[in-house]
Amino acid sequence: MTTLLVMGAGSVGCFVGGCSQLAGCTVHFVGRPRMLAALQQHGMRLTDQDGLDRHLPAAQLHLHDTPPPGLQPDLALLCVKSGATAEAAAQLAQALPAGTPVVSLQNGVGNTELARRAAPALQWHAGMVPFNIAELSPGHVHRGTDGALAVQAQPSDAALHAWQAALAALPLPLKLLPDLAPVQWAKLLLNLNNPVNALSGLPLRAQLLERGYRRVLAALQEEALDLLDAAGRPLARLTPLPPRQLVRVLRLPTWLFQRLAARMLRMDDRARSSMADDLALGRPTEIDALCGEVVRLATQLGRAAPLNARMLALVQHWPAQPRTYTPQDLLRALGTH
Ligand SMILES: NC(=O)C1=CN([C@@H]2O[C@H](COP(=O)(O)OP(=O)(O)OC[C@H]3O[C@@H](n4cnc5c(N)ncnc54)[C@H](OP(=O)(O)O)[C@@H]3O)[C@@H](O)[C@H]2O)C=CC1
Ligand SMILES: CC(C)(CO)C(=O)C(=O)O
Repeated sequence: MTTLLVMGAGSVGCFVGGCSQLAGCTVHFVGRPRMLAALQQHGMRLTDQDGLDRHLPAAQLHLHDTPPPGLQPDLALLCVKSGATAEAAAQLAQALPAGTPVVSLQNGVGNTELARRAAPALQWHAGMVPFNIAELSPGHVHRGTDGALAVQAQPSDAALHAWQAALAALPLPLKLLPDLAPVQWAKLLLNLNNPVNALSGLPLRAQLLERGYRRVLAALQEEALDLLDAAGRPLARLTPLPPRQLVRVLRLPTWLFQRLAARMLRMDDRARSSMADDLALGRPTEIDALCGEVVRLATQLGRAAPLNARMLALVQHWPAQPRTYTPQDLLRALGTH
């Protein structure tokens, strides 16, 4: 039986950790007081759009405010936002034996390396969560879209293979791949919708049904795709439509988009991007790990990424000017109208 440590009991940490516990793993959750209090009071409820509805009573949850020394888990999952990576990795390094495998289940392409630099004695693996998780009420996390988890692993990574086998019984698909970079960059392209969604103030589905917002997303993705092509970076296919075709489909009138991207729209009406939660709660966002990464790629190539740079600035300046953006506002702000 696999013992897991979840570092960062938030939306992703609770859902993936909670599902692992349902699948028979022993799971220890490390979280902040707000989340720990909610879990102590309500237990953990796990639901999804395919009918999953399970409750883990508080008495069955192992909850901690810091990684417990001496635990020796088979595997740890890093589930904090990008701005908290270095601190959380350093805390893990203090508590876990050298060589413990740790999977970063974070968005962006740079967190695994950042964590490795902060905690070089641990064995770091890049991971990717394709689906949306929202905390619908205290202790209740809900998966609102679908897809398979992916983690970079070699055949010799026994703990990851054991975890994969446990999750398969649930079923929660987990792909183990020799190189996750193409998956992470493809996910980053999709995450360029996070700021659009956050600034729209709308749930994901309602936002994607507005052509103007889709045009903003298409422009951000096209700029990133041109740079990724120039850098010769391969991209994994995470959506039924390949990335360039998706850009074209995003720009179509909504009635046609709804037909051609039906799977993309198969989501819970309440799903919102993780960045929308950050703006709503006044927390630092991951914009630098998304648009900022595109801007850095452009700089490496001696080029510019003006649209992603403007989006980066819009979100970074958010606390000073809290507001929501209509599609026209955003198109104008990015200079793409
Ligand atoms: N939510 C989603 O749908 C998806 C999210 N992701 C990615 O997964 C990662 C996690 O996102 P998400 O779950 O939404 O984030 P959340 O903010 O919901 O969860 C992270 C939790 O970790 C806590 N935390 C931060 N540092 C520590 C620490 N040192 N010790 C204990 N707890 C800590 C945070 O508390 P506090 O905020 O108080 O510091 C927060 O409660 C991000 O990179 C995100 O982009 C990927 C796919 C989907
Ligand atoms: C799954 C997705 C793309 C949902 O928006 C996400 O990664 C996020 O919210 O950060």
